Amino acid sequence: MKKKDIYLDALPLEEAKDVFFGELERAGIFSKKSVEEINVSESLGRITAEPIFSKISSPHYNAAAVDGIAVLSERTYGASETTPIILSKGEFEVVDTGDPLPPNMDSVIMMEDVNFISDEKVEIIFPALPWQNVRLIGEDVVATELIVPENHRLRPQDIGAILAGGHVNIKVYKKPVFVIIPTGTELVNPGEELKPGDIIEYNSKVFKALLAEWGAEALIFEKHKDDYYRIKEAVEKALKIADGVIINAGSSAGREDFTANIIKDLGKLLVHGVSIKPGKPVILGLVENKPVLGIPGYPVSAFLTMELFAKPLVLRMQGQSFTEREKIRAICTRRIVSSIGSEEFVRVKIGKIGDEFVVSPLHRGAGTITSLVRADGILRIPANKEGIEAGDCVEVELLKDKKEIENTVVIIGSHDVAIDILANEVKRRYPEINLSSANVGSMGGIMALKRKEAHAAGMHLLDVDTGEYNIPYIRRYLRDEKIVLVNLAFREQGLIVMKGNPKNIKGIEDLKRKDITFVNRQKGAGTRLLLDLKLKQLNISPEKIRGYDREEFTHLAVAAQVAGGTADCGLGILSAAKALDLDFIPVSPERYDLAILYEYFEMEAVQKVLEVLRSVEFKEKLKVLGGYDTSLTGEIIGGD
Ligand SMILES: Nc1nc2c(c(=O)[nH]1)N[C@H]1C(S)=C(S)[C@@H](COP(=O)(O)OP(=O)(O)OC[C@H]3O[C@@H](n4cnc5c(N)ncnc54)[C@H](O)[C@@H]3O)O[C@H]1N2
Ligand code: MOO
Repeated sequence: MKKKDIYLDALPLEEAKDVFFGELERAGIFSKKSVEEINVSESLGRITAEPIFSKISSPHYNAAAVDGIAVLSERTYGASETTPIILSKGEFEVVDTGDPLPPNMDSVIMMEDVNFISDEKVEIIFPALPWQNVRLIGEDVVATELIVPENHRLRPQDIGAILAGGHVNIKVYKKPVFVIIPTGTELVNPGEELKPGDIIEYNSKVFKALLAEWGAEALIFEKHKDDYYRIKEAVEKALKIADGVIINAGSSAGREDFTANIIKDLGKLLVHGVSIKPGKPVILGLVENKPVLGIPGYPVSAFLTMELFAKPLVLRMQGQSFTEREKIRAICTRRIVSSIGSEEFVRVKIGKIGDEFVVSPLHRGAGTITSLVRADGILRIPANKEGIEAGDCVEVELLKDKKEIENTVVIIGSHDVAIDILANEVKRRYPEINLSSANVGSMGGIMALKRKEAHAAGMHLLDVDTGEYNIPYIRRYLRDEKIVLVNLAFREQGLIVMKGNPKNIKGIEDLKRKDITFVNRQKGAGTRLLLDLKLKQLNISPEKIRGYDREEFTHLAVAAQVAGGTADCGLGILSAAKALDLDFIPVSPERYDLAILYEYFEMEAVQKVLEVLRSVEFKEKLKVLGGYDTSLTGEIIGGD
């Protein structure tokens, strides 16, 4: 195995781009575009390599534009209701839309305005103007006229116009071809059985789809184990058939990260390491006058560096310019810390609450591809800033249509699988409406409503003194807000335990046992309050419980700890236990409500969400999930 040198720069993004694109420009990458001739009907999305002039005029003859009779307009002058004109056969000819105009006639009268006396004779009561209801030669396009210029990305309507102009084949630029080489000994193909340490190889499929979106063609090579010589061989093979090569993973400083050395040994290593996060270890090089990119393995880093470097590359190779995404200004709901020295790209959820856009950061891990699925936008934190404060106004690049964001009902608070089911039902019934939910616990939801960061909050807050759910908290913390409280469902809370309950846990009283490790929910979570109430009732002090201080943020995260064997049990809902095939010991039913800010209650999207909430289909889906009582689902519990 070849020894490697480890060195990683931290070039600012713009500088890295200048180095890379400057070198590619000098190498003539953007000026040598190859051309191919293709059939017009297959040209969607392709880029014209020459201006396309019409070969013929369209229409190429004078054509009737309506069904009626063709006449010589002169013969109709003076016609009126009191002085109708009778035309005989030869003076008129019946024509259909699209028929050529007969010789010596210059006008068409619509059938509705013609009184047929016989097959031979018609009566008209209006004069016809010359060329009325006639599509003249070249009305659409005149021979020699320009239909689309060179360097134009072809759209469906262009295809029609080019065919109408008499073309069958046209010259377009060849699509740039990229070879993608996934590397990593841990990779397995989708669908293969997973052993610990195995990672499903999907980055290459994401790259192929991105490249297709940008107009390039992609060939995926079989994944390669981390082996210097094998990967090098694959790169050499790729260079023979492609215009550019993308090597995925092996970009950083690990024992088996070879990409940078391979590029250095084969050609010119231009950049290794850019001060962006995620995406820092990106590698940019030139081998045999072709761009070779080393894209980091972490899926988010990979996606982002593809967008930052491969997208402008692919577009410029086709002579296309790069258009930036739409940006909006929004209020940041939470503090986001960022390290000085790297420009950070934070995936965010965006909601429109009243007149204001608000953004909340999503999971920041570079391995979370789902954060890109959930993201509505990307917030860039410059390298010289330590972060963003809650309440700051920020600029965000949109990953979605603004309209889609405006049609989104934002629910922040405690998480429940029922909210996901509701979101899905809403989308199924009303494709134009979205329901977005963020998980910050019940108290977090209350605070979000107070700060007007959500339309509604999901909560299950038990008041220990009165035994009442939610209302006492709303009265206490949302005194100045008008709220409508709607029931989502009653749900069973219980202890989530390992399959088969090997430690024979029977209830809350067992939590004080020395052989049991618990996993708790975060402070402010309704489930935590329920636990504290139960502990109080049973006179158990929290210090007696091993793991009381270990906090997770969702029911599923608690279940995952139990499934992973790092805890024996945790308090949560049945659906979370079922999702991970665990056992469940019921402890207590609880009421889970949606608190809706009254000012948004009448919003059309909110009303549609409530309609879905009350639907039989939604309730049925909860029943199938198990652990829910829907007897009050959708009903208004209270409001003030
Ligand atoms: N000592 C250091 N360690 C790391 C550094 C560093 O600077 N010094 N940088 C970190 C950063 S930042 C990133 S990003 C990653 C980049 O890692 P590599 O490009 O070398 O990639 P791997 O380590 O092989 O993989 C990372 C991760 O991504 C998964 N992966 C890889 N390929 C695929 C694929 N085709 N489909 C799906 N997932 C894939 C892989 O299994 C790993 O989980 O390095 C840090 N470390
Ligand atoms: O650059 Mo890495 O991509 O931060 O995780």
